[in-house]
Amino acid sequence: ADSSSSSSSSSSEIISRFQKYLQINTAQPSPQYQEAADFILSEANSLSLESQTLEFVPGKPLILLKWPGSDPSLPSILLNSHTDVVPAEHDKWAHPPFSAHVDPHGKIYARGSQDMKCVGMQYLEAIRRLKASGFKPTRTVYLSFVPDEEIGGHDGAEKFAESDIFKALNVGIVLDEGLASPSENYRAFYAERCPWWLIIKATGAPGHGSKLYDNSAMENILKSIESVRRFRASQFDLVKAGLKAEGEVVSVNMAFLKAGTPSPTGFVMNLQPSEAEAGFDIRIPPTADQESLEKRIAEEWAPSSRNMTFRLGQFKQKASVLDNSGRPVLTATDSTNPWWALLEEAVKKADGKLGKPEIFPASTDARYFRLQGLPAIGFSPMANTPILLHDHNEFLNKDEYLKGISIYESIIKSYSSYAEHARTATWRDEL
Ligand code: MET
Ligand SMILES: [Zn+2]
Ligand SMILES: [Zn+2]
Repeated sequence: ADSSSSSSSSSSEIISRFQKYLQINTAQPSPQYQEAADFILSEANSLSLESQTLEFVPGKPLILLKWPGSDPSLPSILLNSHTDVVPAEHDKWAHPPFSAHVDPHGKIYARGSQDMKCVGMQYLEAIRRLKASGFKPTRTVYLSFVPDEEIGGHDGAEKFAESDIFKALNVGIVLDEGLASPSENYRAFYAERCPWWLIIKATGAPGHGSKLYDNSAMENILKSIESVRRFRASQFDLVKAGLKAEGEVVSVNMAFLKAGTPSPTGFVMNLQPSEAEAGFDIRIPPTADQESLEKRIAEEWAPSSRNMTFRLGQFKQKASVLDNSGRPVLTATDSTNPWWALLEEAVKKADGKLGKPEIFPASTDARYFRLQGLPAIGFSPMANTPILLHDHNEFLNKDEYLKGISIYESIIKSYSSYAEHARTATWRDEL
């Protein structure tokens, strides 16, 4: 290792590196991937990590870093993070979303501060410290910085996980993103809900704005929206009553409504439109009955009897948490999966607390690795932090960020030293 990688850093240097990454605007739909890649490669260089830039799709670089272990015959560790972030409504933030402004309380404001540039940088900072301490991994540690997670991961983690390059890495365990926790317990995820993006469309006869008649497009879509709302409430009630966790019910939220006849001043008011569309973000627990939900959509939310049609955008995602035989893909949390116990111990050793394993309520790239038969754990060490991913004023306190580095230091040390040839079971038969 060169001298720069073996010298330790002050907190302010660590925070300023985090800020640099946050200041690169990698918001969809036009992320500055090249700038992000350059930054990660220069960090990797300062750490003397081996690096490779993979472009499964031109213009969408995936950076793969390697810290070679002393026993390459053992399956490796993969630390994954995505480089893109969701867009931000700049004028609704207290501080510009790509400024990475640190307020007097130590809160670092930036899009991506929680989701998930924190994790990507924490991996690197943890490795920086381990190297400085003279630690040598037994297993090889890989880091992947992948594009396009926020738009489905098809040109990023999905292609990577299916590639021969990936197979050659002989990965044994993947760590990917989790969620912030308002309590003092960190959260860890063994599975995730499956996303369906549903668009329903109603058509009907146009007519005078004053006329009451049946089967207008607006009436038809409103009936559907009411039906969706009732179903949503039934699921939400289970969560409110404490009977189910967020990841164990079906969520459905309206993402857009599109109808009306535009005019220079807004919309034509005295014309009932002949078409109306609504879009919904639906998330389905891995063990839920997908067929019955599809039936509900066809019969209640978009019945042809009401002149309605539907399509599931990103239809491919439909089976994203089911394997080829329709079995849900879950990472074991019991003794068949040594990585889970190792994670718990490592977090404890670094003075952190871990809550019960959960189903991730949204979606992550971890599903693509689980589909390859690998165990994958969703984990972002942010305790005492409000959940602000995809929200205005996303922030992470700098002390929490620094604490997270120590947590990863402990995890990476433990994972990469684990010398057993683990039988890494991926399956769990029941929740
Ligand atoms: N992580 C993002 C989400 O959960 C995008 C995943 S692809 C549906 O919304
Ligand atoms: Zn994310
Ligand atoms: Zn996200």
